[in-house]
Amino acid sequence: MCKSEAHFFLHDLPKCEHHLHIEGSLSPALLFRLAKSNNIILPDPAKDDSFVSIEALESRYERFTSLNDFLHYYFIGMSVLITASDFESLAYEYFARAHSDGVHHAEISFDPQAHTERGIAYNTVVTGLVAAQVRAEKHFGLTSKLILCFLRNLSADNADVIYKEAVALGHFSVGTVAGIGLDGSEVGFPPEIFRGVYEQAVSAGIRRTAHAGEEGDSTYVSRALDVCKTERIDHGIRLVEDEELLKRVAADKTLVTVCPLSNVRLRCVSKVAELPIRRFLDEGVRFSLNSDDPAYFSGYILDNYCAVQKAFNLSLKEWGFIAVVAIEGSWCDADRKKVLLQKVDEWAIKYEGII
Ligand SMILES: Nc1ncnc2[nH]cnc12
Ligand SMILES: [Zn+2]
Repeated sequence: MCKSEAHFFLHDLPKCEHHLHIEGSLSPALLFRLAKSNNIILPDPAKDDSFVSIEALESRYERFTSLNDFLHYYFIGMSVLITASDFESLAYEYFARAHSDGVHHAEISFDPQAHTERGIAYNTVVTGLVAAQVRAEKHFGLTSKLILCFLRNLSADNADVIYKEAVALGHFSVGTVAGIGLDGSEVGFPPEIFRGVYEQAVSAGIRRTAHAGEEGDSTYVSRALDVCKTERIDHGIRLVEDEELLKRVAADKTLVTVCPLSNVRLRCVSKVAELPIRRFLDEGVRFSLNSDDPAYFSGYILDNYCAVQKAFNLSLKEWGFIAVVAIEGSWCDADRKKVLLQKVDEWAIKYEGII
């Protein structure tokens, strides 16, 4: 919960989260607990003393120098996840926290290849995540979807293998997995590498997003849209480098999933005020605010909302716009959207004239 009393209306604002890597919600406390119970050997303190304690690890997380520097720790962290129950604990912990921040619907990404590459079966991962989704909906009324992400530093063939496994298990057809995404190191791994798997997803009517324009320039965004036919763009902050593309994204109502605190921690910008939030609002670009890897960037979704309010002092109307487009850009069904939009109307009536 945000520490600023002034932001209570942001806690109450019905929120959707679209850009959250479930492996990035692995808190140092859970990381050490699972390392112990699963007998996982963490890096030798003689080589990297970040793993000597929770405090040391948290302090290392405050000093990421780039996306790749963060990814190094992200992949070590997730090595403690072994059983379906580990994935369930991880995801349930995230859902509980998201609920306490006022999230009503979450679309969470996972990186199956990072698990299959170290011998954990794809279905073990999904079984654990689904169990947590079921419990979260029952306990908190929080609905959720899974997004299967391909790691761009691995080959297109490797992505194809995991895609076909998900198809063979019927995960897309029954809606266990709602769509695909692309993440990991961006620069040097352009979207067109994954054209083949995205073309299959287009033909099968599977939803598509991709990280683009985080560290990579605006051509990563245009290539994700043109080649991979993505319906959303994750991060996308470098969109503003291309005026025409910015106008196209606004006109097409493409949702951009912005992650303010992540962008600061990974040094894509030096402060939240540098993000193109004002520009997006003025141009009518639809965007949602998200936490990306909250355990690594010490900020969950509400912290991100509050950081944006501190930097941009948005109006009730602007926050209402953000909440509405987040719902409309979600991959849940029309009935769920209707319920969520009603909650935003109630929120607007409650806070009219107060903020
Ligand atoms: N911010 C990010 N960018 C790319 N890949 C990621 N995987 C987890 N977080 C990521
Ligand atoms: Zn991300």
